Amino acid sequence: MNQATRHTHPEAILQVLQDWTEAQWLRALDLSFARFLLSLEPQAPALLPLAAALLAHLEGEGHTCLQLDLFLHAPDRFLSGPPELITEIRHILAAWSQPQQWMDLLSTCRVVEYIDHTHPKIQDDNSETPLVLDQGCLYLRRYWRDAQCIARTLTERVSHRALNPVSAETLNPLLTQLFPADPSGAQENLPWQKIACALAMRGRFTIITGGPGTGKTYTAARLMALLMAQHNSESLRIVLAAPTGKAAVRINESLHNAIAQLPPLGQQAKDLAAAFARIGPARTLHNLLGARPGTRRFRHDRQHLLDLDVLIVDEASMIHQEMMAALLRALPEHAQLILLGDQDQLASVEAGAVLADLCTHTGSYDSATCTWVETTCNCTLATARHSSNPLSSGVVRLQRSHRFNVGIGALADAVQQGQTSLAIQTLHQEAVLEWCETPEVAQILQLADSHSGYRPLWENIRRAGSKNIEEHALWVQQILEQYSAFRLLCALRQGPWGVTGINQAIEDHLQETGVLKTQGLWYAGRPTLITRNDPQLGLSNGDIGIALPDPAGKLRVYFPGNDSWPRAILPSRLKYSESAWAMTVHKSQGSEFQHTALILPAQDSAVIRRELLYTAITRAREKFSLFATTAILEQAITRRTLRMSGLLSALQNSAN
Ligand SMILES: Nc1ncnc2c1ncn2[C@@H]1O[C@H](COP(=O)(O)OP(=O)(O)OP(=O)(O)O)[C@@H](O)[C@H]1O
Repeated sequence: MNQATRHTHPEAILQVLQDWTEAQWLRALDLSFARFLLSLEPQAPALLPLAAALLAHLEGEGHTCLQLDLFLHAPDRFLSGPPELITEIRHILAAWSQPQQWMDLLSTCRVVEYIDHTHPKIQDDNSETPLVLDQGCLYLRRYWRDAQCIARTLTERVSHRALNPVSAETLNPLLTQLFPADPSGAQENLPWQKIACALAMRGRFTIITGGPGTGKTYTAARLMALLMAQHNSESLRIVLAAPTGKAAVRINESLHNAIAQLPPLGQQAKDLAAAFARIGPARTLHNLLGARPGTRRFRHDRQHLLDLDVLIVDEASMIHQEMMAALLRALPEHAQLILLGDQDQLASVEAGAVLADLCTHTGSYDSATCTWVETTCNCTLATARHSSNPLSSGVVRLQRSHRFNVGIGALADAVQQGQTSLAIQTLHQEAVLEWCETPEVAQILQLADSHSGYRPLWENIRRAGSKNIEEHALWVQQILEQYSAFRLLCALRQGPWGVTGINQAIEDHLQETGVLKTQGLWYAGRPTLITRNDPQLGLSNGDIGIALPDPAGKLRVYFPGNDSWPRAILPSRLKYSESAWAMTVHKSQGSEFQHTALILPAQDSAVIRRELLYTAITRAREKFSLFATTAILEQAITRRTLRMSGLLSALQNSAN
């Protein structure tokens, strides 16, 4: 078959897709989807199976649609694979290199619904075409439906006021009390935390974004106090949630600390502690929505709304598009939704980059919002005539870090802004930053076996616990805390520089040096990462425990528990777990360590990106070590995640 025939016959394209599947570049699922569409429409143009397979493949890479102009302009930005395969794809795509060609060909297909905005019709939610073509984006239908739902619901929410709005006169003194001027004078140009509270008290949708330590939780605690002071705190139903179990535990801890430091707020002061206690701990979004095992459905939906008035969700950068849509469907119309998160962190594992999309082109406020801020916060925001993001007036970016060590903060800023030479200079200058530019596994082991690594933990584990139950619990608690002080993070899972290689190297080192006896899967001291949710045991994917002897000498895995009393589980009951001396940056999201070390591989890989580096750096509280060559570091800072998503254009559309 000559090349021209290969490009114009659907069957021939299927053969090419088959070859790519055998080369393990496409998933079998991607090929099946292309075949399925062709079986529904055998006369379709050859572009259809190609577009379908690429779309399905890109969904697996985190994109929620195929943005024709972006993709066709530079397909290499979105496709990673062996060079010869990418060349072949480029060659085939050359036959359809113009977005208009795709629009013309695909809009004639019966399996594609073309949304014509010049002749809008009532959208038919029951339309069954598997693909949708909308504003130059090709979607799998469910992703299109979710993007529409998010855009429509949030645009409505941001324009609605809270059900029982507080007056500016009442709010102003309360905000002054909660956010006094910094006596050191180290103020931002605008009091963003105070502004965030003022906006969240007024509206039904607010995003409070900002890097680590910028006070998102600090602000959320004050917001909760304001809500309780304003409403009848006994009947106001505030719910806290997070995308993962670990993030839920963390928001509980940090809110608890923030609440303990709250100044008394008017007459309600004495009731606040009791009111906070009534709210109960944060839940995972899956649990809140009532996930139905084995399905994509939830118990709560449009017909079965959540029973709450205010929902605060932390670590919102981890929420994927499908989850956000499910959450919005289940949220009662009157409820106030507040999302907390860092838009610069890694996007969700599953498709979408919702928080980053929602925070695009923000920082400008309509005149009503500016007036509200002026009367409640006594400060002036610049009024924007027009923002291309209708949510702009509901988004506040906190800017000043209150926690960071200055050196770590400077490095995170340089990376986030893509300033490679500044990042390199900072790495050389700051005492809290350590950079090994010619990494070898021996150096990683040396760090792990040092006092700023795992050495204090290993020594304590060797000491073995007491037979006295209370002393033993204290020892376990101490070990869990020591383990949390240091962490090795890897960009990759597999290979000598990945999680599996580094974990193995550490276990071999422990065995060889005799520090711990690490034969077999289970040994005393093994940090254990749970890799699947286990509702029966009450464990979530991402939870970490440590295997240690119990007071009777029997090995158990201890997990941090409530009331500082660790929970013990028999190793044999943990079916899905792995060692966790090293973990991926993805798994570390939502956690912080005094000392964090990041290991980047010697060979470049598509996963090494700016967001990954930024996320790893911002896990460190006091010290950050980097194992990476200059070339890989430069690559990491330069390469950005670009997820194709139609959410922003759906938002703009829903505002018109
Ligand atoms: N305005 C402020 N004045 C004084 N201390 C503050 C202020 N804002 C935040 N802090 C302190 O800074 C630290 C970090 O704040 P917080 O935990 O709220 O940040 P965060 O943005 O939620 O961080 P993360 O992203 O890591 O969850 C806390 O100890 C908090 O008490």
